[in-house]
Amino acid sequence: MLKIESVSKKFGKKEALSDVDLELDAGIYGLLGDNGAGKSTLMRLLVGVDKPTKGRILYEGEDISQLKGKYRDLLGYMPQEFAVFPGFTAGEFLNYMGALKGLSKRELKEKISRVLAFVNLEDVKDKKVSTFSGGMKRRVGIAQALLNDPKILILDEPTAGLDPGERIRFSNILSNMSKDKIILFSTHIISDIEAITKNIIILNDGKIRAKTTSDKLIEKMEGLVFEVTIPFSELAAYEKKIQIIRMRYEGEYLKIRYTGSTLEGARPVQANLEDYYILHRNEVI
Ligand SMILES: Nc1ncnc2c1ncn2[C@@H]1O[C@H](COP(=O)(O)OP(=O)(O)OP(=O)(O)O)[C@@H](O)[C@H]1O
Repeated sequence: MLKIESVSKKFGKKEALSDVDLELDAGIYGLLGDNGAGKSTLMRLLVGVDKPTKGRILYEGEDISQLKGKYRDLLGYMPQEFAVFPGFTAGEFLNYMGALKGLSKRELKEKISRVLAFVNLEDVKDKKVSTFSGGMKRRVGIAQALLNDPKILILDEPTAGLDPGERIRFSNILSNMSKDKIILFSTHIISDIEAITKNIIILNDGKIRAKTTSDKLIEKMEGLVFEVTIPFSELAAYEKKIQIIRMRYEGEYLKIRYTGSTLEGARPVQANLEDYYILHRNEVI
C-alpha cells in the first residue's frame, strides 16, 4: 500500500500541493484535475524524482526516500513529456530502457516480447520510433514502464493528444492490466476515466477534493440534470435561472444541459461524471 501523509510541495511561493493525504491499495485510479492542479507534481513525488517540501510517502509502512533502489525496482513511470530517441527502433529502445532498469540480456528478450505483445506493437518491433504515430509512441511508453513488471505504475496523461481510435486502444490496455498493481493515471479527459476505471481521485488547486467512485459522484447528480432547447436570443435570461453545464448550437436554437429548477419543455436526463465534475470539482467530499 502507498500512503501519502500530509504532503505539501512548494515551488518558490507557489504551493503546488497542500497537505495531501491519500492511501492507494492495489487497483486502477484515475487522477482528475484541471490544468495546473498539481497532478504531475504528485506523480513526480510518488516516483521519487522530486521530494516533498513537507510530509512523507510510505510504501508498506516505509518511507520511500529510505527505500531508494528497492522502491525504484517496484516502479513503472511514464512522464507527461515522454520522449523516445527517434533513431531507435521500438526493440532497441526497450532494450536500452531495460538495461537501465538492470534487467539481464536473457530476461530482456522475454520481457520485451511480452510487453510488445501487450501493447500490440509486435509487428513494428524493428521499425524506427520516428515513423510511429503519437498513439504508437505512447504505447512504447507504456511498454517501457511495464518492462520490470512494476507493482506501482504511474502514467502522466497517457491519453493526451490521442485520436479516438488510439484512445480506445489505450483504455483497453489499461483496463486489462493485472489488478494486483497500484495504477495511477492522470487526465483531464473525463470520458477516459469512465472507460478505464470507477476509482476517481479529484485533485484541484493542490488539494484532494475527492477519492471515491464514479458511481457515487453520479448518484449525487441523479434527478438534477435536465436538457432544454431554447432560442439563442433567450440565453441571458436563462443563465439567471439555471446553472448551465454544457450547450450546443442547433441552428437558431441552443440545446442546454443544466441543473436547477424544471423549466417548461425541459426533460430529465441521465446524469454523468462530467456533470458532477463541471459543477463540483472544487468541493471536498
Ligand atoms: N518546477 C516547477 N517550478 C515552478 N512551478 C512549478 C514547477 N512544477 C510545477 N509548478 C507549478 O505547480 C502547479 C502544479 O503543476 P502541475 O504540473 O503539477 O499541474 P498538473 O495538474 O499536472 O497540470 P497539467 O494538467 O497542466 O499538466 C502549477 O501552478 C505549476 O505552474
